[in-house]
Amino acid sequence: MGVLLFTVDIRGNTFKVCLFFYLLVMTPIIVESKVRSLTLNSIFTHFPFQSLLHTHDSVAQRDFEPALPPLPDDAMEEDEDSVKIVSLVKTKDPLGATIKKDKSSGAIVVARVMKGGSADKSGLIHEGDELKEVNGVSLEHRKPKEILPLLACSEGAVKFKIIPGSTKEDMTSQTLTIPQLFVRTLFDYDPTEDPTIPCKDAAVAFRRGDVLQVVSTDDDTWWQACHLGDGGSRAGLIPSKQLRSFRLGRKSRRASKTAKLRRWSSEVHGTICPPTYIEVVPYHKEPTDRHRLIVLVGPSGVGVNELKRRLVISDPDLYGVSVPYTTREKRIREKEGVNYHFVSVQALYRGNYYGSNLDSVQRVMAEGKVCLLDVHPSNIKHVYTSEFKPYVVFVKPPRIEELRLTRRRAKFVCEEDCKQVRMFSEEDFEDMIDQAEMLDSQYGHLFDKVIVNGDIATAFRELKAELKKVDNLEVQWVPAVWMHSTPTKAWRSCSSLTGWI
Ligand SMILES: Nc1ncnc2c1ncn2[C@@H]1O[C@H](COP(=O)(O)OP(=O)(O)OP(=O)(O)O)[C@@H](O)[C@H]1O
Repeated sequence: MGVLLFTVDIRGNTFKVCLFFYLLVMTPIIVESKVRSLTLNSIFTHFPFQSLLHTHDSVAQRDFEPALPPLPDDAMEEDEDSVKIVSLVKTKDPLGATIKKDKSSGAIVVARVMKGGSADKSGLIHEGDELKEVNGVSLEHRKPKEILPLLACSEGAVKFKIIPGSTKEDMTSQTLTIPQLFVRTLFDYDPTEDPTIPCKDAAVAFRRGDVLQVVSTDDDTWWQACHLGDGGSRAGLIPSKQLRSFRLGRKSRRASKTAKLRRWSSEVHGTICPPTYIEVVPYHKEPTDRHRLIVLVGPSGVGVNELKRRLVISDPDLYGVSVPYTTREKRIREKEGVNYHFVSVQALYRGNYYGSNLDSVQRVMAEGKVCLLDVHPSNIKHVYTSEFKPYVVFVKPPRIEELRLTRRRAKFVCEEDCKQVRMFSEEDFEDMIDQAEMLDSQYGHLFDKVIVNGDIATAFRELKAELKKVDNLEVQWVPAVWMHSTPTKAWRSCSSLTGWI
């Protein structure tokens, strides 16, 4: 009786429980009656017991799963240890692996297995495995692109003949030890425009500012990641930090020969990382925490001061401004201590540029206010710390047609030595747009939000709503170094680059 109980428990506790109760009731009867064989016969021919046995047989034969094709006759002809026959049931999703041709041997090998894909979940296909056959078709002398149609036209089960790669065990142990790693992307990535991606369908597209969970950094060139919130889904390929940095370096060298201003340069950014990925961690804002510093940047004349002014007027108890220091001359209508503190070069910095006194920022923040700071983006690095947790808003001009319409009556206080207030000229609009493009290409990776200042009322509403959202969000993704002072182990383990914040 015990044996029967054990056998039925192959699949589903329901059968086990039914059989257990059945035997519990019937066994005393069997023992007490002297005609054991007759009783057993009646038990086994009893309808419910017959049904249970039938169910058991079905389960034991596993005929609840799609039928997999039988093993080919010649499967065992090759060295038994080195050949593996793997059958995967194909769904509407791809199998989740990429293949490549090994340059030296000409063999077709598994290049990558996507985390969470069918191949990964099966645990039967690994990176480095050599594919010999797909559905009985030999892959010898075939190119990877000829193999994809073979997979596409197969339905139900796909059968692979595989020679396992030697690195399988090492890879498994590496993958299991990767701690959780989240990054904010500092550039847009569209795999359809990347000719070097091994497989466009296996890639993940993203926009600057997206948060991704990186699930594999085993490969130096292509990492595997999925969008935040898609945790359970299949991961895809993204350019690794190393690949992106390499490309940036190349682009920068090319650009330096032509448009000097537009190249990305570590000199401009000081200690801020190159625009690849930045490791982020969740920051759980406590009600007692100070407000984050709001940094507003934009080309001259775009309306940063106008927006700041409107914010303070709208809620003077909540918003405060830090009056920046400058070494330039005072312009007409500007007041000392209101627009700027005008100081000499010797007293402040070397060179004629905007600076902001951190004490004044700290004072506004200590009053429990949201401090609005207007600086050139090259100065963001001074406040890029856990103390200030800056949230950077880029105020961008609209298209020139809208600038002409919206600034018809606006007065422009021109740069540097010009002390006159005058109407905007066509040249001012062009300069503003050019400057905005330059700021975006050099510092765009530092911007958390872009506000287009076309209609002033709309821009102001959008800005105010955004600041409110930032202030109320309970969980915010911020650079890991703000919370841990050094990058996490996960990031260090995948990063061979220096130049971190
Ligand atoms: N959306 C808008 N529509 C119409 N006028 C605007 C708009 N935004 C700003 N202005 C006007 O444009 C002029 C310049 O704006 P503002 O002084 O705020 O520029 P800014 O970005 O602070 O420039 P700077 O950094 O050189 O001081 C002001 O007269 C302002 O009122």
